[in-house]
Amino acid sequence: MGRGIELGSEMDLPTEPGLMALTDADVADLWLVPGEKEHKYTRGVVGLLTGSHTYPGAAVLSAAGALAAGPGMVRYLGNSPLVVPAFPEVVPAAGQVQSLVIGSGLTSLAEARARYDAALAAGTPLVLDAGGIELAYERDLPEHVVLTPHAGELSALLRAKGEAVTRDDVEARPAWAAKQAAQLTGATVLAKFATDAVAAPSGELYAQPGGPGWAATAGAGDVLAGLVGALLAMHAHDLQTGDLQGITPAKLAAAASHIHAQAAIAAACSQGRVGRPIRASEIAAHIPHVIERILND
Ligand SMILES: NC(=O)C1=CN([C@@H]2O[C@H](COP(=O)(O)OP(=O)(O)OC[C@H]3O[C@@H](n4cnc5c(N)ncnc54)[C@H](O)[C@@H]3O)[C@@H](O)[C@H]2O)[C@@H](O)CC1
Ligand SMILES: Nc1ncnc2c1ncn2[C@@H]1O[C@H](COP(=O)(O)OP(=O)(O)O)[C@@H](O)[C@H]1O
Repeated sequence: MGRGIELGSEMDLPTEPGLMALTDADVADLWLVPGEKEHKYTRGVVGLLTGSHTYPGAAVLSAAGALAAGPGMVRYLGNSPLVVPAFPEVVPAAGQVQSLVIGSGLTSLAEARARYDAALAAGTPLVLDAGGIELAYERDLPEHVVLTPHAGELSALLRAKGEAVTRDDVEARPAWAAKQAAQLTGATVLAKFATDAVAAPSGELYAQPGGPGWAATAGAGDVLAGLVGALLAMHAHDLQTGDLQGITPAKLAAAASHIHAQAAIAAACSQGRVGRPIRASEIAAHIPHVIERILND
């Protein structure tokens, strides 16, 4: 079980009962370090239905986030021409996946819908990001679907579910908004702010202090979506059988948020003080080093 820190009013979120933040030690506890019996399929395969001809780079960034956590394989199922040239490790063919990320940079959900339906029917853990979040407007979802909205997407989701809220309301009460979205959709919600709020319909709630303001840069959310996908794939078997042993989709999403923030700090603040500007791809590049530190220190 996690050793999360209980949070109080020092957070840039209203105090909510049960609000927790995962630490390095919590992330180390949930990590599955591969042993000699593992092979690429047992370690988890992440499918990415991200990017488009309009936003080809979003797919590269989601792939960077997924690869950085070291899954057994990343399959790319979208139509960005940039992914395989950027990452020859990525397999551009459909097949078995243990998690599926839908959204970042997708311009149409028409092709995504069949894969979404199949993934829900099969109980495959899902991440819905950016435009993919609109798929959550339509039906009740299970907890192993993780939505990753920013404030604009979160307020649109709440309005689609009948809540009369504005983006300002959501920005004023991020933890409340994430909880509402989890209650109304049935999914786990990782709401992206300076401090990310992660809520499950069960009431489980995390506030993960974010990286520096330099992390608020285009594509940082795409990296995070891929990273969440990799963590879901790592634990897909237990998520699907319900044998959770304390490792819930919300805890995995909060772990991804923690790693992402730590990678942004490592990228931007290596000299301490105010730090320096960073690109989203630099956050992804620092993720393996953050994981190394978490697992070894
Ligand atoms: N390199 C790339 O190709 C990138 C592609 N991206 C993709 O580009 C597509 C469209 O992105 P857009 O930026 O146009 O659309 P967004 O949905 O990000 O933004 C639409 C509107 O929402 C509001 N908004 C955005 N972020 C907000 C925040 N954090 N808090 C409050 N309000 C916010 C703003 O008013 C904005 O005009 C998405 O599919 C996205 O995934 C982005 O991820 C950035 C990087
Ligand atoms: N002020 C901030 N300080 C630190 N991190 C931030 C801040 N604002 C946003 N973030 C982080 O930046 C990322 C932005 O994601 P998102 O809005 O989806 O951007 P994009 O769609 O361009 O990838 C999220 O991981 C979020 O937690």
